[in-house]
Amino acid sequence: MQLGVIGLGRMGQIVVDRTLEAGHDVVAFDLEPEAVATAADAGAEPADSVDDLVDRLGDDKHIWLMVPAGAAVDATLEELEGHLDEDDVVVDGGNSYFEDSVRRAESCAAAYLDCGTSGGPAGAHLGFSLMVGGPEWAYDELSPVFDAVATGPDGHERMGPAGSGHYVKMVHNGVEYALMQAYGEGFELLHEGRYDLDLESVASVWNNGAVIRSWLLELCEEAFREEGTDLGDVADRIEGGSTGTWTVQEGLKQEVPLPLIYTALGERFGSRAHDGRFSRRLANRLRYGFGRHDVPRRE
Ligand SMILES: NC(=O)C1=CN([C@@H]2O[C@H](COP(=O)(O)OP(=O)(O)OC[C@H]3O[C@@H](n4cnc5c(N)ncnc54)[C@H](O)[C@@H]3O)[C@@H](O)[C@H]2O)C=CC1
Ligand SMILES: O=C(CO)[C@H](O)[C@H](O)COP(=O)(O)O
Repeated sequence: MQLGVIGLGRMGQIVVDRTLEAGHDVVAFDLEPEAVATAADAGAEPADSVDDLVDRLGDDKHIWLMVPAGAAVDATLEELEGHLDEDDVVVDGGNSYFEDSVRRAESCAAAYLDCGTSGGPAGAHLGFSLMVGGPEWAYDELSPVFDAVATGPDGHERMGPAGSGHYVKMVHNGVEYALMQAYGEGFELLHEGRYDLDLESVASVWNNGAVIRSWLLELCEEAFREEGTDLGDVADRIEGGSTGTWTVQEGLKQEVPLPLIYTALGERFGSRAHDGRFSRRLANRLRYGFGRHDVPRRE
C-alpha cells in the first residue's frame, strides 16, 4: 500500500518509519524541509508541497495528517481540496476536537477517518493505540497501515461514525490528566511526609505487582531516576490543556460529573499564575480579616 504522510514531527516520523518497516511505500511532506529530509533518509519519497505529494500518489489516495490540531488541519485540507474524490481516504491522526472532525468529514470529498493516537513518541518501538471514527469501508481499507502504525491488529479499533475516534481520544486524555494528578498527589505526600523516601524506589516497587502499576507510573520512576527524588529544577508550570478542557466541557454538556478530571485541569491552569495564586493570597489576607492571623508577606 502507498501512504502519503503530511506532518513529520515527533509523531509523524513514527508513522512514516513504522509504515515503511511494514513494507509499504510512503510519500512524505512537511513545511520544514529538514523533516522531509529525515523521512527521505528513512526511505520515504520526499514531496516539496501538498500538490507534489498528491501528484506522487496513485489513483486511490491514502493520506495521513499528523499536523498540530486546529488551523493546520484546515489549511492542509484546503490545499488537498480539488485533488480528492470519494475513493480516497484521509486520516487525521492528531488530537483534533471531535466536532471539528465531524465538520471536516462532512465537507471532505474523500472518506475521512478521525484517528485518536495514543502512546506518544514511545510508540516508535511499541506502536500506538489507535481509536478510529468514520466509514467502515475506509477503516477496513486502511487496516494494513493501522496494523503497522499501531502495536499490531489489536492496537486499533473502529469506534463508530465520524468524530467518535477523536471523542474517545479526548476522554482518554481526560483520564490521563486525572491519573497524573493522582500520582502527583501521592508522591507529593510521600515527598513532604514523615519518612525520608527514595521516590524512585517507591515507584519501582509499586511497578512490580502493585495494584497501581502502570506505564505512567513507570514514567514517574524514570522521572525520579533522571531528575532526582525532589525533581531537581523541574518547574511547577504545566503546559497543554486543550484536550482536558474539551473533556470537562463535554462532561458539563452531558451532565456527567467529572470532578477528578476538572480538578486536574484546574491544577494545570493554576500552575501558570505568574505571581502566585491570587485566590490563595486573598485567603491568606482574609484569615487576618476574620481571625487576626499573621499574614505571611512576599519577599
Ligand atoms: N506528542 C505526543 O505525545 C502526541 C501528539 N499527538 C498529536 O499529534 C499531532 C502532531 O503532534 P507532534 O508530532 O507531537 O507535533 P510536532 O510539533 O512534533 O510536529 C508537527 C509537525 O507538523 C508540521 N506542520 C505544521 N503545520 C503543517 C502544515 N500546514 N503542513 C505540513 N506540515 C505542517 C510541523 O512542521 C511539524 O514538523 C498533534 O495533533 C498532537 O496533538 C497525539 C498523540 C500524542
Ligand atoms: O495526546 C497526548 C498524549 O496522550 C499528547 O501528549 C497531548 O499533548 C497531551 O495533552 P496535553 O498537551 O494537554 O498534556
